[in-house]
Amino acid sequence: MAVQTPFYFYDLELLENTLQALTDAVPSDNFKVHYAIKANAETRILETIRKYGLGADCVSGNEITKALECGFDASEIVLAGVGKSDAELNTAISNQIHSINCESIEELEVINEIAEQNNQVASISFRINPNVDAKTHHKITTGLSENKFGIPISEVSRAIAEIRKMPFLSLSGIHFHIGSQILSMDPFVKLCQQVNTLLDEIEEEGITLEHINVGGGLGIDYLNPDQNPIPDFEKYFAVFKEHLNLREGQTVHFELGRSVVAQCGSLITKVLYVKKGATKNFAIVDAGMTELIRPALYDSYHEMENITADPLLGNDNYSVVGPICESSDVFGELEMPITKRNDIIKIKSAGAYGQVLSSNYNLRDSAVAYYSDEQSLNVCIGKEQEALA
Ligand SMILES: Cc1ncc(COP(=O)(O)O)c(C=O)c1O
Ligand SMILES: N[C@@H](CCCC[NH3+])C(=O)O
Repeated sequence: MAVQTPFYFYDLELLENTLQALTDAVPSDNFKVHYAIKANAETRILETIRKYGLGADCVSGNEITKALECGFDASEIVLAGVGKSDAELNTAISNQIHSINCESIEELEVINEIAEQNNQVASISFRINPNVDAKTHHKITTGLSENKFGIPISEVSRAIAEIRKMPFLSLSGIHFHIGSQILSMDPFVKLCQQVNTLLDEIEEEGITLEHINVGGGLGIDYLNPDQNPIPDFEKYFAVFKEHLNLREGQTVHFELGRSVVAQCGSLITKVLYVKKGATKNFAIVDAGMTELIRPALYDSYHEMENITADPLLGNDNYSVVGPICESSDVFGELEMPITKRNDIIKIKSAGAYGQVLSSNYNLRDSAVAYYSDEQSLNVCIGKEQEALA
């Protein structure tokens, strides 16, 4: 069958290998991983992740509904978000999810009211802004004082005083998330130190928490996706095992997104034109920032490969650009084999924050997905270098 480009291609074998590596690396029963659905909310991806026993970290009412539809148990779903609507809180409370990560003292009052309307006691974690620099791209840093997320660490005592007055809320944990695409373990060590100090303070208030949620953020190797497709989960979990001073019976929660799904997805696109510009060659492809916005939004690097070129023809330099009427619609500049109309380019490491961030700008069609085990896809992109159509 001829497959229309552009499309997302998901390698389910790599996804399963990644999930296996992750589950094997979990050091003890009190470490529980919730998958951050915002990274990729495709049904087949969620169902595969669910098979490995991960919970779900959601940031909207619709993500909660999707998680439930894909088989995640409400008791394994958490909700964060700096601006949850009343309807979203109602979805969380009426489904009795594991915990709502509350991001402000102002929000506590609203959750208390909605819990009362549901005649329930809602389980709350405080999302705390620890003022730890994740040393990642500034647009995906979330744990600095200047960021909008969480309750300032200096306000925690006041938050505790407030929650004590609210009969329909029960404080079960604390939550942090310092940012995304973090490759050095140092910020996570600093986070652990902040958590330990705070645990002492909270204990002095006579409160023992059930869980400490340290968020997600583990990065992937965008530079060498083929050589290094699975992140070092062992090294990551070891940081928390070594540096967190947990109390008896406490559970550590993680909310990993990118590290689970980024490498299993690629964006497959066809070359429409190769144009000689005044200063460079443009390979104009049929995917654009509407399918993958990361390069335009964060100057992100994604490795690209012309999977149909004839390597014997030699190489040239190209700026690979999309058809969208924005100058930032550029996937990158690279040297690749001589490229011609109808060649197929694979844009790698696109499984996280790729398809979910796609848009219909310029009234483009919605991005579609194919999976490595689908009969309809009679070529396995990247494994057999065959033309699609
Ligand atoms: C609250 C929260 N948890 C988890 C994640 C997932 O992060 P990552 O995909 O970097 O693991 C995010 C996104 O950065 C987030 O905002
Ligand atoms: N969308 C970002 C990550 C945001 C993480 C969500 N807080 C990216 O592609 O890198």
